[in-house]
Amino acid sequence: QVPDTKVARASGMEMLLGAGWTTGSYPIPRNPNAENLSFSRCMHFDLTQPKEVEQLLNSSCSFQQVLESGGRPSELLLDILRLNHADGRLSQKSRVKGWLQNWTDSQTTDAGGCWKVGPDSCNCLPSSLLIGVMKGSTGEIADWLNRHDAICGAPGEMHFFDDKKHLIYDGRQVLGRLAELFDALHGDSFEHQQRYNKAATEALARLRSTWRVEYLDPRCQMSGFDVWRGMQVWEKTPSYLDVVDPSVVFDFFPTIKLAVILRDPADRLYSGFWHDCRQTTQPLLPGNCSFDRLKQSLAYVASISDMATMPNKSRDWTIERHVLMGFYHRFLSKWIDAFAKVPKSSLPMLVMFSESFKSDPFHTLDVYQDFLGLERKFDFKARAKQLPNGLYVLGKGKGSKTFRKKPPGYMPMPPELHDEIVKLPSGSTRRPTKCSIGCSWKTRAPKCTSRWLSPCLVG
Ligand SMILES: Nc1ncnc2c1ncn2[C@@H]1O[C@H](COP(=O)(O)OS(=O)(=O)O)[C@@H](OP(=O)(O)O)[C@H]1O
Repeated sequence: QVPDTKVARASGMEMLLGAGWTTGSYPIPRNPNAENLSFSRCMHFDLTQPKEVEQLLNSSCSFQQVLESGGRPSELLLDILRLNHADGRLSQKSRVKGWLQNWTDSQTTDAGGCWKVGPDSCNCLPSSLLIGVMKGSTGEIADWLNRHDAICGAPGEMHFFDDKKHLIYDGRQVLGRLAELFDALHGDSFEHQQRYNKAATEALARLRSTWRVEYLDPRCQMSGFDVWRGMQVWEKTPSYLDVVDPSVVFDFFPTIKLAVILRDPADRLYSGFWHDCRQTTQPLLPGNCSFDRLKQSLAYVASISDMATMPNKSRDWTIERHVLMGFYHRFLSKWIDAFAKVPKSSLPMLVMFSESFKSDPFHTLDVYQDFLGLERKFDFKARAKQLPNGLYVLGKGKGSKTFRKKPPGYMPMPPELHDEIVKLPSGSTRRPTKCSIGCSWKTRAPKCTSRWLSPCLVG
């Protein structure tokens, strides 16, 4: 069968453009010796054949090397040169926006955008974020997802949007800000909303000046071929859910995919309390890390009638924050409102549950990969093992560290404490939300999936 060269050339060109082969600034070399070059590893590609274009992209040959080694650029490369010279712009299909050094303020940022930092290397912004929840198995899920060869997980937690330096405003520390957040979530005063928006605008301006250094993580550098085959940078920072202003993230990444993994709020709080106790960076007063201390703290929270006044005293890790964090639907509605600004058939948010991930991680990973547009390539079932406590891990997963070497280090939560936590005041929900979510946080999260979150799930 005779191949349709027109189609082949078109798709070959698309592949090259998609991988960032935009070459407006390269002159076509006039190398008189080019004809005499007997061998060059970069010249033996038939660029009218998509398979060979793929091989070229997979090689380390840059556009310039191909030109220089061949002397005469192939038709396909000439097409690209013409195209780039013709309108001076990059193909809309390309994720690669050009050279990072040529970036100007007029260029917008969005999820998955890439910039060239070398002849065949790019730094890309994340295509998706796992925004929470803290203690919701986010470390384990990162460990699993990172096995996919089209994912580069920014190591650790990025904290780009909730770094303190971006959030300090009005001379107050970042976490004084939780008060504003809580009020805004409750739709309280107009004044609070105004201040909240002002803070968001200021935070955005600060981020705009630092993202190139901070967010284009060199550890996730990829080749043009990686970009073309759809490799994604992925980030998890579970504190985004409650601390970050979602409209700042929206301004930065209007088309980003958001995912969140929730956990029974009482279990989450209990786990969070002991997490704080393990933090060496935060010396705790003697006696702060005990079961009795937790009960006292909870009694204090229960006695607060006006939660909105409470967090002014908050510091980074406080029982107040742990309580507030469990009002998932309020935080989520804020995210949903911010991202619903652009009309879409469905919201770009996936809600998963830690409990489901623990019992059947394979299903959760299937859903997550589909949501991210990833091929289900990695055989998780073949690689995972189940620990005596029932949890699954891959290799030396975070879970295996926690559970194999030592028990979690604290006793399981007594059922009566669970009941006590879910009785804590939930405050009022006067703020209408676009997506009709609303679920008593007393209901175990997984059980209310269909009722309160399904309109927000991306199927
Ligand atoms: N293998 C495996 N599978 C599923 N879930 C697991 C696994 N291992 C740990 N865990 C759970 O993860 C909890 C810690 O959550 P995070 O990783 O989100 O914590 S953190 O916010 O990043 O500190 C952790 O919290 P604890 O209950 O306090 O141990 C566990 O509930």
